[in-house]
Amino acid sequence: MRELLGYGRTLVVTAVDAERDTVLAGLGLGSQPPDALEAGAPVVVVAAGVGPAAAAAVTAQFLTAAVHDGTPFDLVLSAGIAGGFAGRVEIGGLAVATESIAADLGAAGPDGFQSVDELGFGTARLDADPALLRALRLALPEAVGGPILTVATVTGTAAAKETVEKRHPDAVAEAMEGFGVATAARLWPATAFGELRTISNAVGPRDRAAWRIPQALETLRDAFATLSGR
Ligand SMILES: O=C(O)c1cccc(C(=O)CC[C@H]2O[C@@H](n3cnc4c(=O)[nH]cnc43)[C@H](O)[C@@H]2O)c1
Repeated sequence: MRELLGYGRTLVVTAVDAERDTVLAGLGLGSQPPDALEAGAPVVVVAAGVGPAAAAAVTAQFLTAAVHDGTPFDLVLSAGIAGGFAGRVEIGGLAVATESIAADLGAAGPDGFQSVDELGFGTARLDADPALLRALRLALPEAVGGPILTVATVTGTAAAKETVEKRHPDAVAEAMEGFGVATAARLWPATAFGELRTISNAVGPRDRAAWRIPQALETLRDAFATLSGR
């Protein structure tokens, strides 16, 4: 297995097994030995679970274990399927995050929503590593770049979508893990962070039957095949 984009060692964090297996297929790996982390495999792909908390916990565990083993990760990617904002990225399309934003991290009150930034409690926005972002956009020119939102609850009504779009007019997609992975990556400043998503559905009124998961997974597989130079 070759390095990804010239980075020495890479951790790819997905939410569910289907996404992990798709990334592995794109990399030309049918499966991964259970000791891939400890054995120092150049690319490790893990399904951490759905949501920012699981993503942060598992990413921190893997990054820390690798440092203690003397084989730290140089790159960590949050990857998987996502909802796309209509008109910005199409179903089956590819999105790359310029930043990952915890869109529902804050306080709701009579005057509306305030992010943790506005409340003075830190930040809900974490940038992708600039050099990594350049490399991703060069390797995947078809990818739409912009902020990707992380939510703990999928946006599932027209009213909620309108609210989110007003708050984040330039967001291209919404998923549930990127900000969690980025938060863990910040613990290890030498590890570059990025988020890559393929679009299974449009953000808006929830209609699970309309999700085009196979199409999104195909794009995810192709993106990782490209990144691995296959
Ligand atoms: O049922 C399947 O075969 C299957 C295969 C791959 C992935 C799934 C998921 O349900 C993944 C959940 C994952 O998807 C992200 N996601 C997708 N669309 C949205 C959205 O509109 N808003 C927020 N998140 C979305 C999210 O990151 C979840 O973790 C099923």
